[in-house]
Amino acid sequence: MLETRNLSSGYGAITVLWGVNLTFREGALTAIVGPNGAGKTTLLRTLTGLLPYTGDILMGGKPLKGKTWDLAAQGLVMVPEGRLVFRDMSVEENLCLGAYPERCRADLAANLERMYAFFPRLKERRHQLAGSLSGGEAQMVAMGRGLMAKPRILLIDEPSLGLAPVIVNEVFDIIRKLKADGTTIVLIEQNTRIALQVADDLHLMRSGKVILSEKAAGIDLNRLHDLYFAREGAKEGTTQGTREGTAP
Ligand SMILES: Nc1ncnc2c1ncn2[C@@H]1O[C@H](COP(=O)(O)OP(=O)(O)OP(=O)(O)O)[C@@H](O)[C@H]1O
Repeated sequence: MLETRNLSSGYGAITVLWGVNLTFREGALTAIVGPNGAGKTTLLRTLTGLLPYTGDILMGGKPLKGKTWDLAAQGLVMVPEGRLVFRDMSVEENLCLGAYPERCRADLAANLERMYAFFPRLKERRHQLAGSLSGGEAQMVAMGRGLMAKPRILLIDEPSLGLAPVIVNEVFDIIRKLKADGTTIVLIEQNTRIALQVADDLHLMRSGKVILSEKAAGIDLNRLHDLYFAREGAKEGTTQGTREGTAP
């Protein structure tokens, strides 16, 4: 459904992604894991039109063109890291902003109800200011806002960031439900254990390159950690022999 070919990008003179080839299958949940600075967020920013690139990004076999809003209109929707919500607006106002693309505006009420079915707690708090929500609830608003854009592909950046384990489980229960509903999901996650549990396909990035692409069911967590931390004896990828990143 979405594919990158020899994708390179970065920030001005700084190249971060180096010739990345990835395929995201329709209806699948694809997790991208990797240590701090591996380029995961840069990949999402590039896919969503925020950074210039060389190489190709194809959706449904056709080159993806346009800026972030055009891409959202085509169904490529990002849920940003850090649970970015408009703090001085109500929960429902935040959610309705997600329905900005033309094709989402006509049936706003039905769209809201569909989204509230995934996030009943947001319905209870629909009139509350988003700035007064807990971290987990704000994450739900960010995800719900993405759903309101009727995504063909939902790109979720680090949903577990800064959340207590019990809330992380709650957020991932919702991600499982979205997947069961047929939503194509790309999930950026540092928590390798939980990523392996929910993903169909998994890619490991290090230093701006993809060093492992496999079906999640066939991946052993210890082997993944060897590659993640480039531990001595690991065969694939760059081996720096040091432990990097947060403990996943
Ligand atoms: N605006 C920027 N300008 C210059 N370099 C940047 C910018 N944003 C990120 N980088 C650099 O790009 C590299 C990859 O960063 P990126 O945020 O994509 O990594 P990440 O895998 O998402 O890491 P994390 O898990 O810590 O969020 C890092 O070396 C970072 O310093």
